[in-house]
Amino acid sequence: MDSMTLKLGQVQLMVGRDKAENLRRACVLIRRAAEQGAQLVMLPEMFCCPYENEMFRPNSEEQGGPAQQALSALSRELGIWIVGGTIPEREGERLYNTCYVYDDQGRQAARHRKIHLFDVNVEGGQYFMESDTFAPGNDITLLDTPWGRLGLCVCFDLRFEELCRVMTLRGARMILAPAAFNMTTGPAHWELLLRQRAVDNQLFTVGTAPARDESGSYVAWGHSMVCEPWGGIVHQCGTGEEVAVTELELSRIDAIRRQLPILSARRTDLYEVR
Ligand SMILES: O=C(O)CCC(=O)C(=O)O
Repeated sequence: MDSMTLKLGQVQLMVGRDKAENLRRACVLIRRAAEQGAQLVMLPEMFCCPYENEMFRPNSEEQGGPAQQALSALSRELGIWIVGGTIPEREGERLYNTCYVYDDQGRQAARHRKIHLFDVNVEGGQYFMESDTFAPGNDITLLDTPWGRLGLCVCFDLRFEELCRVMTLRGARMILAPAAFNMTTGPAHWELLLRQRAVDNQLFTVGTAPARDESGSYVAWGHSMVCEPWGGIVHQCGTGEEVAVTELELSRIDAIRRQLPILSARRTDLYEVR
């Protein structure tokens, strides 16, 4: 029987240029969330270096590197789950934008390599070519926890409804997305996407972003958010560094799915694209 409430912590970290300092600060703020009762704490995408192509390789680490060791040790010490945002993970010559998850005993519970790379060129707005540095992951990542099955997306992954729908059909009750939207797509789509994925799939969605640093070359939108299966916003951060602890009432998932049975009412006999 899964636990019916989850105290979820989100660390909207102000990420600087020093990896060791980012890691130290992340651990301080995870502790703060745990002190407030958080049972699972989440970090943002690229929490240990700025979101810049030039920063990824110098700050990368292989399986078992320092950021992973620190988060694993902290989750064991505090007896909480940690969704470790993302770090640049190195395997051979390849780099991946990777989220590691640790259980309350410090064991690695999941590893999600971002599947959809952020290659965009918005006229008059954001340009980014993530594939200049990263290779894409090829796996859909679900993991079982005391609060039910969770699906992982890294930032741009969240835009792909098919991915979220497949995770839902495979039993996800929450979709967690370490992310770093920007000043172009953040105001346009961040809230919309998190609410839309929640209402379409009738589950909780959680987006955890870094704090906004106006001096960076990539300025993050912030506004870490939790949405519930009816599509409402349970919590939304501002733009600065912040620790948020939000209680999620997980029985809402079954209640909404029962009252408005869209998942079971799908007409899959009609949806095939020929
Ligand atoms: O989808 C977006 O607008 C932002 C995505 C992004 O920043 C990322 O994937 O890192």
